[in-house]
Amino acid sequence: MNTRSRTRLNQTPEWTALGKHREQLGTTHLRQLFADDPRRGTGFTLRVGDLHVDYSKHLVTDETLRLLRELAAATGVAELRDAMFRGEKINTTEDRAVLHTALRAPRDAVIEVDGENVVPGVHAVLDKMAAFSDRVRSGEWTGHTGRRIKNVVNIGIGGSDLGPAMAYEVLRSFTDRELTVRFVSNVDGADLHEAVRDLDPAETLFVIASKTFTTIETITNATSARNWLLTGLNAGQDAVAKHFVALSTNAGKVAEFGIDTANMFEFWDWVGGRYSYDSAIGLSLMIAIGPDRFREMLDGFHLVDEHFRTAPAEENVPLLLGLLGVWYGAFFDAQSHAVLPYSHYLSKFTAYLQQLDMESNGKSVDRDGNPVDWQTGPVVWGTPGTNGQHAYYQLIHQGTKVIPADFIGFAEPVADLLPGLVAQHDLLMANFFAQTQALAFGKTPDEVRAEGVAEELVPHKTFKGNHPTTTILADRLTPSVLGQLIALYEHKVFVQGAVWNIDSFDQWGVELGKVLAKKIEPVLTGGQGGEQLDSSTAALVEAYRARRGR
Ligand SMILES: O=P(O)(O)OC[C@H]1O[C@](O)(CO)[C@@H](O)[C@@H]1O
Repeated sequence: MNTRSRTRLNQTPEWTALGKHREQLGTTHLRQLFADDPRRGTGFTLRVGDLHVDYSKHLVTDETLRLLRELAAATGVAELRDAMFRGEKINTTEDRAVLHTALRAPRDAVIEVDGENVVPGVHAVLDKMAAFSDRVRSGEWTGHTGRRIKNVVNIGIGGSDLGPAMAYEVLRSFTDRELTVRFVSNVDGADLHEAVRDLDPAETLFVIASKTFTTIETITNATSARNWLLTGLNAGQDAVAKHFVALSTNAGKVAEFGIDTANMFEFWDWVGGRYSYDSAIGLSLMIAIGPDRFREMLDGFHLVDEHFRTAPAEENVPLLLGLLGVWYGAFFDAQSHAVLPYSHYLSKFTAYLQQLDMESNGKSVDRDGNPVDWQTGPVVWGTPGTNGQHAYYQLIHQGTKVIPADFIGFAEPVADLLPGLVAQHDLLMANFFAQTQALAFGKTPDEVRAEGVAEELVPHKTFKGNHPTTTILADRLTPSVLGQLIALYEHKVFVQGAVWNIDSFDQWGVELGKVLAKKIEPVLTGGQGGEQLDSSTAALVEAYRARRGR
């Protein structure tokens, strides 16, 4: 999409208007905004699917939101969104369509890339995944020695790991508890070691997940896993077929590795790695939760896709959340964004979002290659509450940084919690509600004094408040709700990339390190190339080699 004729973001009248509005807003406190509008707590809320989204504790007024929507209109967010859904090649630096939304489209949808409807192919792979998952889950698929598969080890990295690993944790209460499912990503041999050391190779299935099937970490771990298997089984290459399947776009490389392409589950170059866990990359998850739950999850994604595509700007939740992030980055100098789930099952959720958001929007040139002179993607971070409360919340409450935060919670605990533990849910959720309240409204010096606090301690015990948060509340954490949440964040990231005029779907920034590692590796084992290193790296490599006796 050519954006050369587009006015630079910070030279648009809409940006200027927002800047002026920000000055007028000054230090207006949330206390004031709530006092001015007694219905703010119910009025500043939206719903999408099962998600109740409260944005009342943001440093915005109706006027702010109107100006932000005008910025979205001026920067062509809706046009780019429609182009994405139509299958146009909006990932210009890689000349690719961006169609993760096709992965959850219904069977009768028609979405074309280069004149070909991709939806039948999507469903053919989903059906093949379902048939395979059923065979593994029922015990019909056996290993080389005829034993039932009891362990599934997913080997992948980045988008080929974070999504299924996160979703497996989130949906643990929906998994077949008889199956052991583990995820290996790190090229540190310790990762594979810990994953397989107590497993019986005769009962273990390796799922090798790699879009390109060239990623060095994954191919190295997959090769080591194959050696472990063949040694453990005391078998030849023919044992691989019953213990290895591949998830990839690259049939040639899969065959080269020795995996029968009949056991390959395909996806396509229009699925970005970080947008791929609802494709074949979700196979380990599907084996764990079963095809029906997986399809429920896809329906959840689709529900939010349709909302994003069709809801008017005033009601469009991903649009709103994306614009709020633009607002804080540009006009409050917010550098980071915290995602704080109040569910233990969401323990890997923020790590997943880190790749989704930071690999997508960690860019500093616009889509035409010009340097941007506005903030782009934030540092995304966070861990589940209430653990964070006893670690870093101090800085959010009383530090010097502006950190917008998302709080995600559920009205009901997951279904299979031990009965004695269900009562703890109220305490968890009391913390959930208390934190956003404290962050928004704080505690004034007078309130502190009224508690009889000694004057010299008053500044220390004062909370200035005015920290912006979004609260996302759902009834229960189900496969559908997980799909809804992920699609919500995917489209939020999309909105921000569109406003900032960056390509959210490439990731050139990860390449240089890979190239340099390839050059350094032989030097570590005594090969050539050390003389080309800078003096710092050369000295570090030398120290490493000395330690390893080389
Ligand atoms: O699935 P692959 O091709 O092994 O790539 C893994 C990951 O590597 C990256 O390309 C970054 O290095 C991610 O975008 C991707 O998710």
